[in-house]
Amino acid sequence: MPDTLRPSAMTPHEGVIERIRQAAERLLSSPRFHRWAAAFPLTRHKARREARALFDLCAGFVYSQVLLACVRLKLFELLADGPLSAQQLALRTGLSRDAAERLLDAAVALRLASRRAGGRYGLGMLGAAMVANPGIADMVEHHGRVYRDFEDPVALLRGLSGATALSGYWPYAGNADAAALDDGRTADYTALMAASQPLVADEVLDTYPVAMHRCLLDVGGGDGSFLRAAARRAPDLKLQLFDLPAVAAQARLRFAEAGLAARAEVFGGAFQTHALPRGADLVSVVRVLHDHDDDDVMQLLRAIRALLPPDGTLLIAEPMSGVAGAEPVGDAYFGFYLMAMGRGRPRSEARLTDMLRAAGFCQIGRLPTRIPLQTCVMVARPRPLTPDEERCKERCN
Ligand SMILES: C[S@@+](CC[C@H](N)C(=O)[O-])C[C@H]1O[C@@H](n2cnc3c(N)ncnc32)[C@H](O)[C@@H]1O
Repeated sequence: MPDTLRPSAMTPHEGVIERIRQAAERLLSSPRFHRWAAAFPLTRHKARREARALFDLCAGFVYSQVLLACVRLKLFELLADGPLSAQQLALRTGLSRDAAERLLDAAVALRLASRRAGGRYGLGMLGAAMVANPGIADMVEHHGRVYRDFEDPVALLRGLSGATALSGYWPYAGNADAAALDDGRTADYTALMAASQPLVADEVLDTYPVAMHRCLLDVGGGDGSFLRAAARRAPDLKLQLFDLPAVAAQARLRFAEAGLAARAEVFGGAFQTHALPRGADLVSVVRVLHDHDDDDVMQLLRAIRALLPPDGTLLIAEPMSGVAGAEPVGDAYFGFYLMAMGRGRPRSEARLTDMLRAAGFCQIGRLPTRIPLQTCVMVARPRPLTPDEERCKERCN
């Protein structure tokens, strides 16, 4: 019996299903079956879809570079002002007419642009979405810089890649002295996070009504973009932000510019070595846990549990593993991105639930978000302490 079939680990029912699956796999791996399926009327459409999906996987990098060219040449901004011919685009971008036409044809094929009357080109469905969400262009530029980390994915998997561009870009990952990082090391990622925050903040704040709380502490809150979005929704909400000192200094400036200096308290420190501020009845960690290994995450969750009042809530927002319909985002994209960064991993709802329980939370659940690609939302409540834990807490305080 092949090694992969371990009856002891399976129920008899699962064993039968597994055997059927292996037989199907053998069939699907046969070139003859493929030729037949591509010709047979009832399987033809499925065969074409799967062939296209496989081609897209092989070609994904080239598609991404078409998008990068569009971003660098500001194609979407130009088309947003009105349709252009290839000749007009050539004049605006300094490309030859031929190259402009080649780029536009590729963009049409990827639904970034669309053909219009008179041989002109306008925005396509996805190009319009790029205009609506300017933060995506920053992510595309960012990818342009870090793709070299993925040149040898097997070396990455074997841990043989050495220093990667991503570990330099996110210098707190695995840095025992993250609190000492200066603005020169944190400014780039803080700006990138701020640019992509509107996508995330709207999704989170539409999902969870922060206005029912008194004070929101955003741990790893970056330049405060999320808190400012929360403040707009909840005028009476007090704001607290905790992040590395250099990032906290940025947040202080941004709050002052937004006229929120009196409403927002900002604390600089690293959660591994500095205490979190007290007073909040809602704590958010937005795109933070997945950046860290399990030990650090457990330490942070316990620290949050310790500061929350009995009616408090923890709000977690980040991409997660195993989300139906978003598997490539959580498991392929973030799985590999975080591997190149050198710390953290996307976690499933079940894994986060286990960690939250172990850290002393209860009433743990995932809230449905409209687009659960980059942002899934989970909430948890502090579990009432057992008498033993209460005694221990009194002794420790
Ligand atoms: C991926 S960014 C997310 C920022 C923000 N929450 C957002 O979604 O835009 C992670 C944030 O966690 C902060 N961070 C990382 N390690 C930290 C630590 N040990 N203590 C406090 N903040 C930390 C980083 O400085 C950064 O601002």
